[in-house]
Amino acid sequence: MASRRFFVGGNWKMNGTKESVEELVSVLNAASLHDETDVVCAPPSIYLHFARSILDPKISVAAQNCYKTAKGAFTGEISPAMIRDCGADWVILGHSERRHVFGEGDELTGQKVAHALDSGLGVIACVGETLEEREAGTTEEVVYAQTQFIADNVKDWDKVVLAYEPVWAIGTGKTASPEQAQEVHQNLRGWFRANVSDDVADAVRIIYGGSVTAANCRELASQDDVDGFLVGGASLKPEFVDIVNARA
Ligand SMILES: O=C(CO)COP(=O)(O)O
Repeated sequence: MASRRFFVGGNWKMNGTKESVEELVSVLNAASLHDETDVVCAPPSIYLHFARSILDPKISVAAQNCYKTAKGAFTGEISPAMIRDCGADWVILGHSERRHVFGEGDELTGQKVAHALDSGLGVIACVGETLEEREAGTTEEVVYAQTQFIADNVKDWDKVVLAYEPVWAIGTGKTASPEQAQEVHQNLRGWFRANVSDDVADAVRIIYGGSVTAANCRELASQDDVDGFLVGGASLKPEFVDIVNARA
């Protein structure tokens, strides 16, 4: 197994207040987080600057979404330039809630990936199948197609982490089993080998998201092709520290 740095992101989604952000940040700042793990917190955009200003610098900050251009008449949107201006280094793109709640497709997601990377942000790019797609046996077809749209817009893979988040496992308490996660991650790595390069296949971090908790993270983290997590609900709680340290 190539040595890939473990990567754990906390996607706070549309949760929190200034007070709860302060409380969570004080827990994270005081915690002993494994040195060999990249830790990234993704607060709602309105708290990006605030979270960045109080988080320990060893914890990175991500936005949860952005638009595909630097500025202009796009009411309600934020740009990668603004995210960087708030001190954040990463953006989550293609999250299933953007795809399924807000109807954002592969093409727009790809354009956002290209612009975010051009603007100097790192990208956590998300893919994942719905329950119907899994039951129809099309998981690989779906995640390969989503990954292709992302790959078409990436020149430098060092700045990209791929998050496999099966839609049926997000916020449902139904985690993919370690074997199910490993199977898709291994297949995705094979896709990179066949369609991008051996070097990228060996180096790209493929992280898992979907009902990750302190109780299930260690077994998932022990899988060869699981290089970290994108955590929703549990990232709002002190147990996020245990998930960060799942490989420690
Ligand atoms: O969507 C997710 C992270 O981006 C996962 O959310 P949950 O951990 O709440 O299932």
